Amino acid sequence: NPRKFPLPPSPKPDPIVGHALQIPIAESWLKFLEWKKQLGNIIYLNAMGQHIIILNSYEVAHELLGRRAIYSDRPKLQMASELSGNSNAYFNLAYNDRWKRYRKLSHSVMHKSAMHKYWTNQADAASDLLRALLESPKDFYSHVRLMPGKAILSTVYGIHIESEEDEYIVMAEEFSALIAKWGLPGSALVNVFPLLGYIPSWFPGANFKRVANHLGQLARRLREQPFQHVKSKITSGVLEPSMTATLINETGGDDEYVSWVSGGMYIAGADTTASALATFMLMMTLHPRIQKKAQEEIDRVVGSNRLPTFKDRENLPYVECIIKEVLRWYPIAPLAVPHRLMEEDYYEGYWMPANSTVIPNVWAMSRDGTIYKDPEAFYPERFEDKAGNDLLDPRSYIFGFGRRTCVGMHFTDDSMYIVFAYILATFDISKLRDDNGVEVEPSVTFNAGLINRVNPWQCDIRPRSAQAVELIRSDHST
Ligand code: HEM
Repeated sequence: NPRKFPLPPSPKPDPIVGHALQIPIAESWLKFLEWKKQLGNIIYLNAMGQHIIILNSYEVAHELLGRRAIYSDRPKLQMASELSGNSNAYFNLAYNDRWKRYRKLSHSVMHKSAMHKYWTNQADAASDLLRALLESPKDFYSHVRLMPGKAILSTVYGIHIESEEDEYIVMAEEFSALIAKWGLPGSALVNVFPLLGYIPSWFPGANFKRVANHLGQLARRLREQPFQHVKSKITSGVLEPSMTATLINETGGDDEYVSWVSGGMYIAGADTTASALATFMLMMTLHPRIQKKAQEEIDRVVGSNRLPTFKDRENLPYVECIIKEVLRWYPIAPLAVPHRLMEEDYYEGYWMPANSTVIPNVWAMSRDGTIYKDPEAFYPERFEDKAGNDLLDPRSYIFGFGRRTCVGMHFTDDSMYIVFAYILATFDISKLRDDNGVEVEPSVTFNAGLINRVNPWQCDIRPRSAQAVELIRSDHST
């Protein structure tokens, strides 16, 4: 610290452990938001020698993580990375040449102007969802969870999933549950004390090593099986278009890289997008006025003889507002994914030590009352008209920052649009009614973690008309 600048402000530390015991494992973003009120937008924490910097405003996160390359590395989380043999996974990679190659490969297939190539897959998965909702509306939650995985698997590998019992889905669900439980910095001691990784698996208390081993095997199968499926199709001369097939052709068979890039997509994209769809369904259950307004917009622009298409999107501004508000109201990754600062830095008179873990508090950004009036309210109108258009778009922070910004953000955005528009066009979602016809308030709980999602609730889902049923049963056109 040659300039002798102070560290950013901190809560009072405890002796020896610093702030380690003050950081809650569950919903730590709420504690960081509380500290923001006392300490400001940049907070320094020290957990047993580890520097941690929390960024509580969009402006600061955009300036540091967004614009300064030295913030683009990742801290190493032992369980999710080293111990499970997963250190080459997209999320875990350091800011190195291997990661640059991954980004280049994924950019070639995931950039905004390539998105139209995947519209059919996304619309097909959305159509399947409509049919499933028609057949068993009570199981809506599992139908909604399945849809994004379907769209991603057909796009990335050309694999078509029929049910949630499919082995890829089962493996991926187990993998996500394990990562949610063991992957966070505070959820396993080995994440904080990497040296524990050297003790043998039979040692008492070394259960984490067995979990890590299992995690590694799951990750390997999730990555290798679908990749080999594409390779065998190519070898047998079957033309089944997919992102992986394109990458194999483009690179002339750079298997090692392509399999990791493709493997990262399902893991990163299915659970996250499913969470956004569930929030949408909940908001439509709770806010009939908003649902009706969006349905009227769709009826006016699209009519009731066909389903909406991607081409209609520019004429459905209220649906667009709902997409933004769903992402803002319940941030799916409330602390995004931590970055690592590679060299010391100075900002607004503060010293930012090298090797700090830097965490953007996306939750705090979504709740910033200086930007969003009444931030706790679900109110898509805030994004309407000229003033709403100028309001900070949640997509500029929900998907992370700078060079590490989410690779799948455009894909997710399209998935959300087509599913929201399809459901609004064909179904009414409402609260259940009791025997006297009185609405029953659903019991709503949330599963807050690495990936936030609303837990299942009860609601009534019915087709809007006989014509809507016809549309659902007949083919769609994109
Ligand atoms: C609503 C859905 C999604 C959300 C909220 C989300 C959020 C995020 C966030 C916060 C990051 C970390 C960014 C950072 O470090 O600053 C990230 C990274 C990533 N996302 Fe997403 N994501 C979503 C969907 C997807 C989809 C659909 C895909 C692929 C098909 C995807 C692929 C990735 C990959 C590969 C990375 C790693 C990028 C890197 O480390 O360089 N994501 N995402």
